[in-house]
Amino acid sequence: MVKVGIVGGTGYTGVELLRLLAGHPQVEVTVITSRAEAGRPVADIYPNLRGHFDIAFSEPDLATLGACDLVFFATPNGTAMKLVPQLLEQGCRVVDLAADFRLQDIPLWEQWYGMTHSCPELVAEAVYGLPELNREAIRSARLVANPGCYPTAATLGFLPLIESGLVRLSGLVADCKSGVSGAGRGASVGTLMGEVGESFKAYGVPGHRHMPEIRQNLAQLADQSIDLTFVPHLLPMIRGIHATLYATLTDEADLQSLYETRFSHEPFVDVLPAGSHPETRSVRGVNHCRIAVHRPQDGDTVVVLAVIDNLVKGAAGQAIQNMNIMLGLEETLGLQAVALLP
Ligand SMILES: NC(=O)C1=CN([C@@H]2O[C@H](COP(=O)(O)OP(=O)(O)OC[C@H]3O[C@@H](n4cnc5c(N)ncnc54)[C@H](OP(=O)(O)O)[C@@H]3O)[C@@H](O)[C@H]2O)C=CC1
Ligand SMILES: CC(=O)N[C@@H](CCC(=O)OP(=O)(O)O)C(=O)O
Repeated sequence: MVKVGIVGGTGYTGVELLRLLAGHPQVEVTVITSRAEAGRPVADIYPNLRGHFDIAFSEPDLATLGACDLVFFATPNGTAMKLVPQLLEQGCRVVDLAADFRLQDIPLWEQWYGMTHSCPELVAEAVYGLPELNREAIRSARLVANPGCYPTAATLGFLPLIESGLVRLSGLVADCKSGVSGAGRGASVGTLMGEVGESFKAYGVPGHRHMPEIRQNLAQLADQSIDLTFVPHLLPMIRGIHATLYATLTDEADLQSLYETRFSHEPFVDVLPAGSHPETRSVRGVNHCRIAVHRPQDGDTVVVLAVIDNLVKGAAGQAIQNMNIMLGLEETLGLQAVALLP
């Protein structure tokens, strides 16, 4: 069995890691941390985990974490970078669900995240953990930067169009909507039911920290800089992201077959039949990204619809997919559930 540790076990992504790892046949969670809940059994706080984990939360401690084969960080931005150098030295492999190692441009990261990076030398070594883009590099990585939720949906949706050079690299639009669990478990007025229920709004229009991450991914695909407008919205639901992506075609192509061919070997990307409209509930609780590609009225505009569960393919599920690849395990282990519908 592979020994796994989780730093930040009481947040939504930490508990989602536990839910998914409960069904993983080759992993044993040996350490799970929470400073606030240290000493309390996991199942005391999360009754859905009763009978699955006989383990208590503990304080983050380098000695116990260092004894793990792999450690997940499900912590706020700026936490992992303080412990990762020591864990790597002790021979641990690390998957960070936060953003500490996602942007290769350190000054840009410091500008968006409002702090000084404490181990910039490790950023160049870190592999951006989108398997559909970087699978080979993930296999041998010591440190994987798990992508953000919006960047996962937007990058997968745009990927075939940009990789094939079929669209203009300016004027790209990512119009994205998320459920409130994307804001984490911490209490805030903005995510109260009374604030979010029966309402709908955009936020972060002047700038959102996922903008540079999506741009970095698309520029890697295009091998040159791209121009993108990204607008996130908050939906009155708990889980799910719906990305509506727009691009302008520069060449003729069979878009349906482009998408089907590009993702034909991807276990977690499902290209829906032509004319489909994917629903967020079709991926609730599972690691899939479901995609539909449209060309309205046969014009030059391509509209791509991509849905994911922000806590699964947008966070914990993708982190486990990365772990499976890093450890040479079957990539889909622990990730074979079927979405909950309705
Ligand atoms: N929610 C989502 O859809 C997505 C989230 N992410 C990212 O995953 C990370 C976790 O998100 P989420 O689960 O929502 O977060 P939460 O804020 O809900 O949970 C944070 C967890 O981290 C622990 N923690 C906080 N500060 C520290 C610290 N200094 N040292 C050690 N542990 C700490 C907390 O426990 P305690 O304070 O008791 O130690 C808690 O268990 C974030 O970086 C988020 O951006 C990524 C993609 C999607
Ligand atoms: C709905 C909502 O608030 N979503 C979060 C993004 C989700 C996320 O956790 O992204 P990171 O992993 O990059 O932190 C936001 O807009 O800040």
